[in-house]
Amino acid sequence: MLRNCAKLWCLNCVLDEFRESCDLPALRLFSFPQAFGFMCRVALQAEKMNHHPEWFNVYNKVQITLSTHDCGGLSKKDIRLAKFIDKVALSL
Ligand SMILES: C[C@H](O)[C@H](O)[C@H]1CNC2=NC(N)=NC(=O)C2=N1
Repeated sequence: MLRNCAKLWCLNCVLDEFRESCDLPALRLFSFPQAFGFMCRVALQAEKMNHHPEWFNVYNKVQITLSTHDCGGLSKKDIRLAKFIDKVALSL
C-alpha cells in the first residue's frame, strides 16, 4: 500500500503541473512516532530547500499539499520535494 501511495504521489504532482497545488493522497503510517519521524525528515529537507509543505497530521496519518506561493501553482521545487517525500515514504 505504501509503495503504491508513494508512486502515485509523484505521478499526481507531474500530471497536475498546471493546477494551483497538488494534494498528495493521505499517508497512513504504523504509529504516531513513525508519522512524526517521517515529518521531521521531510521538514529538514524542506528547510534545506526553503520550500515547505502544507500538511496535516492526526495520529498515524499525514496529509500533504504542495504548492509554490511565488508562482501561484506548482513548480520544479514541488516536484523535487514530492520525489524526496516519495523516497522517505518508500524507505519506511
Ligand atoms: C520568503 C520565502 O523564501 C518564501 O516564502 C518561500 C518559503 N517556503 C515556501 N514554501 C512553499 N511551498 N512555497 C513557496 O513559494 C515558498 N516560499
